[in-house]
Amino acid sequence: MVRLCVICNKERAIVKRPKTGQQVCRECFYYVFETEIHNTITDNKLFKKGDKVAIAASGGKDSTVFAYVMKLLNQRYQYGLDLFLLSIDEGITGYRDDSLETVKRNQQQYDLPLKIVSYSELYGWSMDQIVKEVGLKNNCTFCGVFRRQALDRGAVILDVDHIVTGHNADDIAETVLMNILRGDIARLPRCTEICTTGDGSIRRSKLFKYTYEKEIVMYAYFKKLDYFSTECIYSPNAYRGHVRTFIKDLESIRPSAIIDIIHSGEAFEIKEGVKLPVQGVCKRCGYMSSNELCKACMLLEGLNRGLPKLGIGKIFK
Ligand SMILES: Nc1ncnc2c1ncn2[C@@H]1O[C@H](COP(=O)(O)OP(=O)(O)OP(=O)(O)O)[C@@H](O)[C@H]1O
Repeated sequence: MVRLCVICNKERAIVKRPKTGQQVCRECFYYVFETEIHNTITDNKLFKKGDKVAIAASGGKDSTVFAYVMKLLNQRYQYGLDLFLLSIDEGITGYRDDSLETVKRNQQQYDLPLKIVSYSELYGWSMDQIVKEVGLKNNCTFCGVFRRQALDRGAVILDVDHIVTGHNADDIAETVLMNILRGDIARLPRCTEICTTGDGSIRRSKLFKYTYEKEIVMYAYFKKLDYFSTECIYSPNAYRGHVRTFIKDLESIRPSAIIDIIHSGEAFEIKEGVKLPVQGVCKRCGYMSSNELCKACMLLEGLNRGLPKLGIGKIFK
């Protein structure tokens, strides 16, 4: 028996949506997928006409699908946005160099200007060099801290108002759980926000907050989008990977687990009187920081002094 799409009731259902379990046809899947992003944009009044927006593009599935959908929605709903692709070259041979080739093809395919900023030019260190110093265990800390700041610096170069990233619902659920597991109450409320303001006036948004990774993969597959699918060669031991596996296991028995974790993260409130770090600026580079020196400057100082573990709380090499 042919099962019809539960949305249009005309076409044959070929997709079971991982998020809702609905059986839908291909066109209706595209439509609901894209409309959820559009609703996130309009419900949160994220943009105004003329805004300059940088799409943080790594060449992976999330940011590739994201760039495609942003371009499409900008045209379909006439947001009037000036879109750019912004890529960070962390200097990971055999991984980022290949994925940047994908971004360069995406630039042609989507006809968007591309800016690439590298760790070597910003910090004087590539991830290949950092891993040689720190090993595989803590290198993700360096990469994450440097990337966050590098995206802001790239945004300043491009003179954009807003950075949008391809973080999806699975990523956000992972971050909620990691913050709970580490007892990081300062980060917990912020990690579920769709839009935050970073350094200066540049806003940062996660428009895939409610989009399941499995649906992103399906969308990319059906649309035959050109993306790079290899995992980072330096992250085999990352704590996040274990949390990801745990959430995937939960999702297989209860698909709503991902959205439930996000909702739990949103529901936490910090008790009155709890002391939180006060946001200031780094005395060395001027980037936002709750300490005298920002995390990136701490890590960099450790690297430059030959004590790479200094910034991660360990003084000896
Ligand atoms: N090198 C980079 N340059 C620009 N943006 C990046 C880079 N790495 C990550 N990002 C941004 O951060 C988001 C989340 O990064 P993460 O490392 O979780 O990658 P991911 O889940 O593999 O996503 P993607 O599939 O887009 O690579 C990406 O979707 C992208 O918007």
